[in-house]
Amino acid sequence: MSDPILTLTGVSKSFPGVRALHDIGLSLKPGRVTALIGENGAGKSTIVKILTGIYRPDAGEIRVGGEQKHFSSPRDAWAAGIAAIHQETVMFDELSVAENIFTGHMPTGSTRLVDWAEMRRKSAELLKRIDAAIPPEFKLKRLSVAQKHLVEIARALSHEARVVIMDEPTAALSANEIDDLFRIVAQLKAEGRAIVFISHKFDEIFRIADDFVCLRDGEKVGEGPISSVTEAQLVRMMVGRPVDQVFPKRDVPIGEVVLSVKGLSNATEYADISFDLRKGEILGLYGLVGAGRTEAMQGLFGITPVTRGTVTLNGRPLAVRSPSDAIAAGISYVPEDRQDQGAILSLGIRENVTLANLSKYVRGLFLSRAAEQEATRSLGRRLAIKAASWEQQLGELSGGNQQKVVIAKWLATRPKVIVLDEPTKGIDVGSKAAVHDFIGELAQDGLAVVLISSELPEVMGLADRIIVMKEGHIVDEFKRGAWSAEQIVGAATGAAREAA
Ligand SMILES: Nc1ncnc2c1ncn2[C@@H]1O[C@H](COP(=O)(O)OP(=O)(O)OP(=O)(O)O)[C@@H](O)[C@H]1O
Repeated sequence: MSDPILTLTGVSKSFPGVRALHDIGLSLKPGRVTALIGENGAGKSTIVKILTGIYRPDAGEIRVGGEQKHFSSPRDAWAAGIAAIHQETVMFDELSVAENIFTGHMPTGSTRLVDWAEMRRKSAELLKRIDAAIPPEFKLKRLSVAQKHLVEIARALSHEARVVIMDEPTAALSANEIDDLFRIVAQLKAEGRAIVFISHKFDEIFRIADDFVCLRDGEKVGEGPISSVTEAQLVRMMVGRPVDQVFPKRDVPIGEVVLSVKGLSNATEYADISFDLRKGEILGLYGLVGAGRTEAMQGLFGITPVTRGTVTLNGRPLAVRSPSDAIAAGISYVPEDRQDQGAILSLGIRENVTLANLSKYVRGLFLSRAAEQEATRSLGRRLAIKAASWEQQLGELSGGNQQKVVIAKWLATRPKVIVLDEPTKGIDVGSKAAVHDFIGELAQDGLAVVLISSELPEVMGLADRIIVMKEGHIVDEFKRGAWSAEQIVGAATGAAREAA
């Protein structure tokens, strides 16, 4: 077998109170995709940050092409041919596609001035190589997440990167966009690059990976060709015990209508959204990425203005002009995008959890730290949040654990209606089951739940009823027991109607 492009040997990294990585060895071979798997907080992103020069390891060595390297900045890692495509893309929205591709290594002419024409020409060539129909002069902000990933891949190619790291690249992509991405991965493999692929989705791992490396609590607990293991074996390796991946749906009596939405519309993204939601009911909102589900629910919650429609809560008309109106009325919205809307990364876990509902923790005249701590501890344990302490800054937690804190924050408000937007995005299999069970318990406690999810097994497992949205409209509705996966997907893609 050919020599590895990159090796890590004995790599360790600690943060105050946390041993993030211990004695990790890793070998990335040309033309192979290595899946890095592990629970939230297992150390995957820390490895990526070491490979990309963001963190320096406390011990161990990195070799690229057999030569020992010391990365003191991302620039060094980039120069050594390592490129990363991130989950939340880090590029410049106000710059053009071409400028983003060539940030840091713009072509210059004899005068050392940037040769803009050459940069656009080269960008077009690179984008064509991966079949991406994106004009190089477009500002990045006009692009979808999937297109931004393509720009990042073009950027990696512009530098002939030998190692391409993809950290949960499919999180915000539709099924077709994932197919496109995987086609490009195959191309990168054929060109002899080494690819690191991080995902919590096992179907993707089995589809794309050649090898796997499994981490648990910062240690490597398994590795080998992906063909040598089953999904159940991998899950067990990750979690250290067998996991019940599915909780049976709780049998909850469904009560009176709590929320009634009629004709909710905004100028461009959704129109005529109408539904009733009952006490104890879990209503699934299914659709492809871009169907307008998130936008409609953000309108309901007062994040964005609506142009038309009425909302009634417990029989009373409700005027929601801002999220604080919605919270005061008893509607909570747990956003998908934890970084922007869900959480304050510079504050501690406890502060984040209690922030949305401070009045609940006042005892006498003062805010009771003990009451806040108790609530945080109980939710934190329940959702298996991994942290050095409940006071730890949110920004120091792993991505999946940040997501769990955001969920805990809104659960602590004990609302009447809760809208969960992709609640298990970025969450590992073990904790996913805990989140599902929690959602079932909320319904049992009499909450009315709207569940937005692009994972069909998740909505089908939890919902009493599923509304399907397509291009900003509700196109179909299914009741539990009278649905099939084909029907639901058919409605979301429009295939059902075409067949009819
Ligand atoms: N800057 C930091 N300061 C303190 N602790 C940190 C820092 N970065 C990471 N950690 C800790 O290191 C551990 C590993 O985190 P890492 O982000 O690598 O996990 P991960 O496997 O990528 O998880 P996820 O699946 O949630 O993205 C976690 O316990 C995390 O809290």
